[in-house]
Amino acid sequence: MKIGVPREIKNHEYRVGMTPAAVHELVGQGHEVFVETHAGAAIGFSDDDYRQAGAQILQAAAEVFDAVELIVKVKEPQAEERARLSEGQTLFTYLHLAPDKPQTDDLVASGATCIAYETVTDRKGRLPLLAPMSEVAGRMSIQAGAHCLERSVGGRGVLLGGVPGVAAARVTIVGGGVVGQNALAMAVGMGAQVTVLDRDMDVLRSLDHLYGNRITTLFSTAHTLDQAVTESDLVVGSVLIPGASAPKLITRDMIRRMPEGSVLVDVAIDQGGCAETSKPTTHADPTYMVDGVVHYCVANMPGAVARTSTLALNNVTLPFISAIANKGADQAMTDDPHLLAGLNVYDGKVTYKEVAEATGHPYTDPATLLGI
Ligand SMILES: NC(=O)C1=CN([C@@H]2O[C@H](COP(=O)(O)OP(=O)(O)OC[C@H]3O[C@@H](n4cnc5c(N)ncnc54)[C@H](O)[C@@H]3O)[C@@H](O)[C@H]2O)C=CC1
Ligand SMILES: CC(=O)C(=O)O
Ligand SMILES: [Mg+2]
Repeated sequence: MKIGVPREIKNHEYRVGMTPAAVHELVGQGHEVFVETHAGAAIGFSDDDYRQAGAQILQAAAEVFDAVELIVKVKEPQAEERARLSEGQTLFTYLHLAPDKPQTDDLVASGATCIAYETVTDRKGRLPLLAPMSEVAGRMSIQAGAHCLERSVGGRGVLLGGVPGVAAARVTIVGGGVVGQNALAMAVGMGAQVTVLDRDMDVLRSLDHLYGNRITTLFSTAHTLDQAVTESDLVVGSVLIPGASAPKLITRDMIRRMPEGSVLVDVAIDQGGCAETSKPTTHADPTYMVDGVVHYCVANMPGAVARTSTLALNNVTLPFISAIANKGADQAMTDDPHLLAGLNVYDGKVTYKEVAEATGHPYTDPATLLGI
């Protein structure tokens, strides 16, 4: 199969869809890989590295899109990339369609097969292609939050761990999944006083088992959330209902009652954000203020540590890229219900229920479409 890797064009996005090592593996399986020039240059993967791995280097994104059947990216296609997609092509990348109707409309119009990393599942019902980036973003959320708490960026001038004789900062993590657990490990490591809320008692039990009375776990209700958020120096938003727009759990009124200079890092912003006051920002201009609260809502946080993130992402995407290339997308999805769970748009139809509901498109069952 002909596989294309365009250079990412989202603001300050330095990750790349395939490393030279991944290219080497696919070429070894008999496939042709076309990489846009400088696609990995920012993180130390030169065009020569890709050539040595067996790729052909093309000079423009348009050439890559025109040459291939399978496009492997990192971030959701931007408008100019969407315009280049065509019927018969497969797009394999993060999509986050529920809060993004314009993108959904364009992908439907393209006729392409669009498989979203973030809804591919595994045998335990987890999201294996989201997990490594959630690990990165969860860890980053605390360093971003700690920075935002500095007075010069609008924060209240609080050090997460405090010092002897001065209390540590209070950190609330809303959602104890992969982002939440990684944020928790960093926050505890930095000496903060941490509360985690979740609606899944098994999540809370396992965190209690791991950290004991070093942390507080709370079952998430409007009441417990209100109390924890409004008493916090730093809130990390890390809830997820797979594929769906994030629930707006943190209200404008809660934000108003947070201390002046406190911080919200809304990691769930890629699914629309879990605060009423959240809107996506970029690494170029990551924060804004609402009612005295610093909001950090960068939708591609792992792009800042793009080398680590690219390597971590390729570790998990490579087997799926191989399966699609070796069998074709339809057969690969027919053989693997977990890859099929990633199918969001196929042949002009929305095939993921939560995306259809959020964007007003009719839902079509993917298994029926593929004749499974
Ligand atoms: N901004 C960025 O750059 C990145 C954003 N993300 C996003 O972070 C979010 C979280 O991802 P993961 O941790 O991997 O998901 P996850 O599925 O591992 O964890 C989500 C948790 O939220 C909990 N939850 C659901 N409803 C809740 C409620 N009402 N109250 C409290 N908890 C609730 C679930 O029980 C689950 O434990 C996703 O939207 C993901 O796409 C992930 C990576 C990078
Ligand atoms: C998951 C996601 O949105 C990211 O890695 O950028
Ligand atoms: Mg206030």
